[in-house]
Amino acid sequence: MSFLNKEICDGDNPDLTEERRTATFDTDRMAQVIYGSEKFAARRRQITKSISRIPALQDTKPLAFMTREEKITEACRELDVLSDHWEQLIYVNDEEEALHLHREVIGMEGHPFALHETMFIPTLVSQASDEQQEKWLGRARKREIIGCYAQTELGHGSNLRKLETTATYSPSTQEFILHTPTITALKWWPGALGKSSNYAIVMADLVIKNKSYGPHPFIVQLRDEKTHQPLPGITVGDIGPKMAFNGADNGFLGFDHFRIPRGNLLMRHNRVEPDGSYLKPPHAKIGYSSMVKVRSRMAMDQGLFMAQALVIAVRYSAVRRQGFLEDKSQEVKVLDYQTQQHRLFPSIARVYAFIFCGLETIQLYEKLILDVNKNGDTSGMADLHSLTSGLKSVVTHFTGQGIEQARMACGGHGYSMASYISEIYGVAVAGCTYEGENMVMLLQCARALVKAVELVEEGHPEKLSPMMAYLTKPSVTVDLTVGPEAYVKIFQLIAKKQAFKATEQLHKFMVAGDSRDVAWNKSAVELTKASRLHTRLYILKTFIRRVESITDISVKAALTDLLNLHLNYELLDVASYALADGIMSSTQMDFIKNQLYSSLEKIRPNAVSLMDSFQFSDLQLRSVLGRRDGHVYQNLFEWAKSSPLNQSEVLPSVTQYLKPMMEKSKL
Ligand SMILES: CCCCC/C=C\C/C=C\C/C=C\C=C\C(=O)SCCNC(=O)CCNC(=O)[C@H](O)C(C)(C)COP(=O)(O)OP(=O)(O)OC[C@H]1O[C@@H](n2cnc3c(N)ncnc32)[C@H](O)[C@@H]1OP(=O)(O)O
Ligand SMILES: Cc1cc2nc3c(=O)[nH]c(=O)nc-3n(C[C@H](O)[C@H](O)[C@H](O)COP(=O)(O)OP(=O)(O)OC[C@H]3O[C@@H](n4cnc5c(N)ncnc54)[C@H](O)[C@@H]3O)c2cc1C
Repeated sequence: MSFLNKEICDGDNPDLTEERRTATFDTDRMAQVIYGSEKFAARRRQITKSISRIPALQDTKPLAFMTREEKITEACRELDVLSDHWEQLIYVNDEEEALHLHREVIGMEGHPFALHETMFIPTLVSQASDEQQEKWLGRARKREIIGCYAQTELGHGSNLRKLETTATYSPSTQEFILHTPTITALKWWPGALGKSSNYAIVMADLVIKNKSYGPHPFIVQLRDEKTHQPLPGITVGDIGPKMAFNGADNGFLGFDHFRIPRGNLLMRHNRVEPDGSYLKPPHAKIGYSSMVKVRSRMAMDQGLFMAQALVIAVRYSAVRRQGFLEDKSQEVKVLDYQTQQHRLFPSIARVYAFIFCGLETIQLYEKLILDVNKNGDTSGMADLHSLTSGLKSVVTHFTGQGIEQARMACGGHGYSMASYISEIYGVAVAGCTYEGENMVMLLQCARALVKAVELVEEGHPEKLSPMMAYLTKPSVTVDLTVGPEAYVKIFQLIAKKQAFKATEQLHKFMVAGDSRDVAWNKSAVELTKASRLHTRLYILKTFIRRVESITDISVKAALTDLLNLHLNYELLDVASYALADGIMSSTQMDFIKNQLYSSLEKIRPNAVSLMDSFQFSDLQLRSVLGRRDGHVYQNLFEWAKSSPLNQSEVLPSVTQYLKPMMEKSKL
């Protein structure tokens, strides 16, 4: 039975068409599971279709051949076209649709609205009072102003308590005076700050009557709304080229005693009264909520990055033929090699797992903000902070690995920018750093874990949050043949043992006389291991939960195969812990390996359709290797011909240097 007639096109590469015919499920139905609802999956398709009808948005020149200036100009041109069609393309103020629109049209390399949508507006939503929202949110949503999020400084990114930019309150004028006291206090890195934004959320140390109250968010106008010139007292610019994201103007920013009105401190949760008295927020870290928001999105966004690389690698692996198996008359698709499957399929499983986690954490953040803003209830903050800290670290790390494997799986052509995988990689691995450096965030997650272990040790297991409840589970012998729950049990034991070991080590150093901070540092590697295992357990359980909830039988069967692969791959990956602690036997290890290999075979016929289900358009993929129609070779040749180097037969460098050099050598 073929589900995919609507997607099969006679003009496509026959090898890809064959792959699509073997699928055992409907890709539209799978898209509903991926994107969380039938409605959103259908909207995505509709938006993609509408975009394809706007000639000015069809890709003209490969980004790989553009300078940074050209990339930025092209992104702005596309934003302008989008702006003209905004209301016809998406529901106004629908964040998911706006993100999809930008991803589809502008691609990965950044654009002036990236931080406006993902941090500037969300900060106004979560931190600005109703009155302040009245003043700025509508304008921001209508894109009358462009904003960014300026927190990191040249000298400090991780340790926010040491940010040096000050906002000193002057009761006589009812103003804050923003100042950059040292070179290291320059804001450095914020996306879209350098050249595009005319407003910023600036995180600065609030100082009242010589007392520091720590980082607080201020809304600051940076540039004249008519001329776009920086306002007097402001130094702003671009920080230069980066590993990727070169269509974005990450910037620097300095203030020279720059005055803003009292009403520019975002005051939904805290206030400074005209006389300078300070009203504290209901939770000390409420001002950090925009970071939690982005972290809560990252499992989804990173999952989609890895999915893009895998669509490219899997489609290409189905059209690339090299070497022989049994039939010596025709070379095989490289996707038929077990090593190729082992390289790609576990990452496909992770993509699905990460996306399912993302669907959950995005909702958790929305609930949290509702609880905080409507009821002043901050009780969910600590749990969401530790969950998203661990999750962003684990997901970005594995996404980087998965994308790099996808590149290698494409052989030499993977290394060409025609594959676009290098750009996807560069963008994705930035996530290991932004929104909290991965080690720093794993250690945040470890703080919650250690506290939970201490509760168990102190005899208060009833105080554990549901995510930590496994820390009380007793050791048991597990029969792996009974299914996913058995894998969860083993994983729980492994994660629990590591959490207790790391905490024990911490306590040992403290008993020996070290301060908690020093003992913490001496135990940090073990603590990060505990955080990773804890987070991978959450990912695994979320994957199981999601697959169990699927009603479409064929979609569920295909995802069950992926889930089984994930369970076996993950357990094998942490087997050293299990063997060392006697949690698993070598016979069980052999069982897991065999299960893993047979999962690869089961997934093989569905591989292309599992990736087609993401329904990325060719416009979004920007990859010659990943083209939907599979016509790779002729298009690689066309792509190479369009290189600026090929616009003349003899380059000036040859005439100017090589020719004279060769002539000299003849003498
Ligand atoms: C939406 C994405 C779309 C697609 C993506 C595509 C493209 C994106 C393009 C570009 C990138 C985008 C944006 C990038 C933006 C940025 O990078 S913005 C800057 C981000 N910076 C950071 O993340 C800094 C990391 N550092 C911190 O968050 C904090 O300093 C840190 C948490 C490490 C420590 O904070 P500190 O104030 O020093 O606290 P303590 O260590 O003393 O901890 C005290 C207790 O408070 C708890 N806590 C800390 N933070 C929070 C929080 N946010 N919520 C709740 N609780 C928190 C902490 O755990 C301690 O608790 P205990 O005492 O242990 O109970
Ligand atoms: C592409 C990109 C976009 C960005 N966009 C923005 C933006 O829009 N707005 C913004 O404000 N910022 C932005 N940033 C900045 C980013 O948030 C910071 O770079 C990030 O938080 C890491 O901080 P850092 O650079 O100070 O790293 P550092 O903290 O200096 O890290 C260096 C090393 O020190 C280690 N380290 C630091 N502290 C500890 C600790 N306590 N324990 C153990 N190890 C530690 C780290 O693990 C790391 O190995 C962006 C960065 C990038 C790369």
